[in-house]
Amino acid sequence: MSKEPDTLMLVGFMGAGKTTVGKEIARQHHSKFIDIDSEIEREAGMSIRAIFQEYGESGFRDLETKVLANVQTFDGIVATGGGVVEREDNMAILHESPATVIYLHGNLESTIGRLLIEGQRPLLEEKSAAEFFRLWAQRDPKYQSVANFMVETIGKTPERIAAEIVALFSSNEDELALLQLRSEIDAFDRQIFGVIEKRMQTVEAVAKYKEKFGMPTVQQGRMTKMRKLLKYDFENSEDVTDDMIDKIMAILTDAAINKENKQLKR
Ligand SMILES: Nc1ncnc2c1ncn2[C@@H]1O[C@H](COP(=O)(O)OP(=O)(O)O)[C@@H](O)[C@H]1O
Ligand SMILES: O=C(O)C1=C[C@@H](OP(=O)(O)O)[C@@H](O)[C@H](O)C1
Ligand SMILES: [Mg+2]
Repeated sequence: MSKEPDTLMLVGFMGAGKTTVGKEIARQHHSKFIDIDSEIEREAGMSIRAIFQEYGESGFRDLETKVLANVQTFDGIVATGGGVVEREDNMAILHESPATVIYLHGNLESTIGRLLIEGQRPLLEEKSAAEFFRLWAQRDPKYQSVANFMVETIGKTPERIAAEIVALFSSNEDELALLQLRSEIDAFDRQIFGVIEKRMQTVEAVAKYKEKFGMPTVQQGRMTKMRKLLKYDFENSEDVTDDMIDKIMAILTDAAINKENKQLKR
């Protein structure tokens, strides 16, 4: 690994717990901690809210880029702000960063819940729920692209998340390389199941047409053709075998048929 594990940088959506978990890692690991938002407030001599009011979001982002660039070799834990991925300049800094970048992943429901209780984020006041959801969807792939690791936060206390990260931090080069590869595999799994979810949503739309045209749920010809096309597409692959296609397609089509039958009350 070419990464320098002395600097850990936490990224993720606002309310993911970057500030809280960052402080907790520093406590458990006896290291230093810095929060980019607090640094911005210190340098500007005013609160984040006041900076947004006086200079707008773009004024805030200018300060954020400056501080981000300055903390790349900070000897300890750095908590970023959720909007750090908004600017291309920042993305470049994070991609090139000597720090190990960790994405604190969560879900929108729990993070919004926390933020509403706290009520400190100017962007939360400006945006509707739909806009917030869009912001989430836009930022998620950006956090993923700059992170070396993604840590799941759902259902975990800040202490537990911090302990997981400390274990990561304390690993040797080979252990870290293995953990990183596993983190990539976990990311692929999430993508696969995300696509399966979308597939099931399309199945729902298909069922409506089957009802409209009085078609049966299962058409054997279509089932055979789907597998045949996939086997043709992957005929040169050593990993995606015909047997694998048969097994996975059996699971997917069974789930689809059940869903359609339920939807069409058949
Ligand atoms: N894993 C967690 N479980 C429960 N509450 C949490 C968790 N992480 C953070 N919080 C709470 O959520 C709020 C936002 O956390 P914060 O660390 O400020 O997030 P961020 O810096 O990512 O915006 C705080 O009130 C914090 O105590
Ligand atoms: O997501 C954002 O655009 C912001 C997140 C905040 O930090 P946290 O992610 O620590 O809440 C803070 O930098 C500012 O309110 C803007
Ligand atoms: Mg924070």
